[in-house]
Amino acid sequence: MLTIGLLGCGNIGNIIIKNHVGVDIVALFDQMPGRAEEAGKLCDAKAFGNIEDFLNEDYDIVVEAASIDAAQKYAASVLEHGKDLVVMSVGVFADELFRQEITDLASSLGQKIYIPSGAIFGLDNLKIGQVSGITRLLLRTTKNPRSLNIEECAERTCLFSGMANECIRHYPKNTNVSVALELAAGRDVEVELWADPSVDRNVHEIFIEGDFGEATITVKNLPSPDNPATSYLAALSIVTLLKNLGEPMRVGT
Ligand SMILES: NC(=O)C1=CN([C@@H]2O[C@H](COP(=O)(O)OP(=O)(O)OC[C@H]3O[C@@H](n4cnc5c(N)ncnc54)[C@H](OP(=O)(O)O)[C@@H]3O)[C@@H](O)[C@H]2O)C=CC1
Ligand SMILES: O=C([O-])CC(=O)C(=O)O
Repeated sequence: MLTIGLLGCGNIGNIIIKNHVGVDIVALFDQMPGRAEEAGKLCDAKAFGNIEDFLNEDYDIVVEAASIDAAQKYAASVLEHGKDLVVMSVGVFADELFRQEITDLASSLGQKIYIPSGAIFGLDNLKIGQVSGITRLLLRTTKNPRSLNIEECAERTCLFSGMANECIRHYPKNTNVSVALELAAGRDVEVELWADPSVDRNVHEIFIEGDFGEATITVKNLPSPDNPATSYLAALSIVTLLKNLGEPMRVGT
């Protein structure tokens, strides 16, 4: 069975712990040591107080479910410790130079980096953008102000309109999906981010046009109970990715 080390024991980390299938969680790390200790009691894994000890433990894959900052700080070290890496805070790869460095490093070491589909549907066939023209790619995300950590918002308000790599700098906890779309399609993504006090879901509308025709995808996600910024679907997607890593058949492009 594949063994994993969980980097980040917050909302997604705990959903992984409660729902994981086909993998064994053996090591935990969080910048709040108490969270790793508590999580360790739930899954019988060892909680580490420092990153070096966490990475020196024997297991196959680090699952990052912490922050863009954590992904930036630790990705290279994870690979250098001979471990594959699952990155939930995919916004880290909006930095093209960093992305190139990390993919080059993974390639030279023979390690893999996995990006879950996260809080959206549709990444699979969007990858056709790597071999065929996509002429329009727009993500319109709408969340309740609570999910965006905004206190005062009486009516539907556009917070951002522009490109994904800029949006993620302003909203690193809410627009990782825009960077996942960018990586899948191999092109820039336009983003609109809206706060709307009348919605109780995290809504992602994706508009795609290209040589294939056109597609519109609307996802109305339930926020996670412990972190409304993060859709529950995002946590389920990582549980599913881990379950499938060891399977002989791969479904979806
Ligand atoms: N790809 C996608 O579609 C999606 C990605 N995400 C991203 O996934 C990540 C996890 O989400 P979620 O579990 O809801 O977030 P939480 O904030 O609930 O949990 C993250 C945990 O990681 C800790 N942490 C943050 N930075 C570091 C660090 N540098 N080193 C060690 N621990 C750290 C946090 O501590 P503290 O509380 O002190 O910060 C917290 O305990 C986030 O980056 C989020 O934006 C979320 C939804 C969708
Ligand atoms: O969970 C979501 O709905 C999306 C999200 O926060 C992100 O992409 O960072």
